[in-house]
Order: sequence, then structure tokens, then C-alpha cells
Amino acid sequence: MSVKIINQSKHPLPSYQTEHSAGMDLRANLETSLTLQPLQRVLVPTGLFMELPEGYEAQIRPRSGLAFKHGLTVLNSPGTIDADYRGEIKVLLINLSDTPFIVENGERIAQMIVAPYQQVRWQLAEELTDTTRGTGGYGSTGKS
Ligand SMILES: O=c1ccn([C@H]2C[C@H](O)[C@@H](COP(=O)(O)OP(=O)(O)OP(=O)(O)O)O2)c(=O)[nH]1
Ligand SMILES: [Mg+2]
Repeated sequence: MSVKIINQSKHPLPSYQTEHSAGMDLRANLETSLTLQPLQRVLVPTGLFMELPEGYEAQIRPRSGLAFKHGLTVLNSPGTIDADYRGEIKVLLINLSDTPFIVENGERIAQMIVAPYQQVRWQLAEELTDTTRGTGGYGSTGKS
């Protein structure tokens, strides 16, 4: 599927790192590197603008390596990019570690997955179909 994109960053377009990768890494587009103090959050620009086809969204998710090694994650994960959004894609990072983290210009800070979605029409009802689960949740099926 081809998707229209404007690249106002100084970096190459996001690309899949391996043959069957679901996500494309997003790079920080910065004038200078920025330091994220412990528990500090920041909206990082990518310089990218997209036109997703109707019926598709993009999700911004953390990179597990950064999360594991540096406690860096995407605060609103998975961030939602709507098909009708025409603004710059930004990544909301937070540093959950106890040491400062330096985000370098061009660094791959998060990944983006393009996925289909459906909008629903509500069908207002008085009752719902019975199931085995019923209202059980939050660990109702036990541990093993
Ligand atoms: O991580 C994100 C999340 C959102 N957006 C952009 C695209 C999305 O289509 C728009 C709105 O996002 P969202 O619906 O999550 O934010 P909101 O707080 O509900 O704002 P709005 O009232 O504009 O929908 O902001 C990003 O660039 N990065
Ligand atoms: Mg919204």
C-alpha cells in the first residue's frame, strides 16, 4: 500500500529494518540534542507529515531496547495518528529511569505501525448476548 508523506526532516524516510518488520522506526528531527531528565516528558518532532488512506491509522509505540536499557517510553502508547491528521507527527517521550537521557538528532526514538481500523455505528440495546465469560475479567480465569 502506498502512503503520501512529506519529509521536512533532515533524515531519510522511516523504513522497515527487516523483511517482515511490522514497525518503522521514527527519528527525532532536532536542531540540537535534548536532555530528558528523570520523569520529564517531551514532544519530539519528526518532520514528517502523512496522508493515511481512509480506514487506516498509525500507532506510535516504544522501542523495547530504549525502554529496557534506558527506561525511555512513549507516554501515550500507542499514540494514535488519525487518517485525517495533516500535522507533523510527533512522539511523546518520557524518561522513566533515574538518570538523564540524551536524545540525539536523527536517533530512532520510537516505531510506527500502520493498521486498519473500523468505525462503528451504535445499535442501542436493552441486553447483550450471554457468554461463558459473562462479566468476569481482571484475573477471573486464574493464573495457570
Ligand atoms: O503520539 C501522537 C499522538 C497524536 N498525534 C497527532 C495525530 C493525531 O491524529 C492527533 C490527535 O491525537 P489524539 O486524538 O491522540 O489527541 P487528542 O488529545 O485527543 O487531541 P485532538 O482533540 O486533536 O484529537 O495528534 C501525534 O502526532 N503523535
Ligand atoms: Mg482525539
